[in-house]
Amino acid sequence: MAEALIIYTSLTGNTEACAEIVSAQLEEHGIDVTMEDVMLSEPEDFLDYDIVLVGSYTYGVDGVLPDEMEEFHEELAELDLSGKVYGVFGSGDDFYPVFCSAVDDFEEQFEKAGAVKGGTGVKVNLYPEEEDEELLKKLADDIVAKYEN
Ligand SMILES: Cc1cc2nc3c(=O)[nH]c(=O)nc-3n(C[C@H](O)[C@H](O)[C@H](O)COP(=O)(O)O)c2cc1C
Repeated sequence: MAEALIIYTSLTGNTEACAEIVSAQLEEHGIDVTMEDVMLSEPEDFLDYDIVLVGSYTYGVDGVLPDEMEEFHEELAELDLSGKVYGVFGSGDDFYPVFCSAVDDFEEQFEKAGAVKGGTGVKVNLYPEEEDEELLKKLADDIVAKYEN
């Protein structure tokens, strides 16, 4: 059975809610999913999985990574994740001029690490509403399709 690891950070629960939606949808496809808080993780943890995901909110008013994500983000690009399928999602607030840039920042690192993009990164405004839920489920579906091909 394919195994997926979702590493996430969430201050007020919005990104965590997104992670739970993605996790449940992956499980629908028979994927064995582990969710880990970034505070208890390191990028090397991804090496043991087939499908690798990051979920992060965006901070700093003009779109910076949360403090707890900075080192993880830096080290991620140094890994060899070739052969693995990745996905990124995150919550932000479209009140800010730079919306959900953490999603782009992590996609860039996964590309540097040689992972294959499984689907379009999902940027959620605050808590995931119905349409966000659809996009998050689609991300999971697309990742599985990419993994199986
Ligand atoms: C001080 C501060 C700065 C923020 N800066 C941004 C930002 O630049 N861009 C953005 O999209 N969201 C920004 N946000 C919004 C958070 O990313 C948003 O509230 C998100 O839903 C939090 O996710 P969480 O519930 O998983 O912690 C900021 C929030 C705070 C409190």
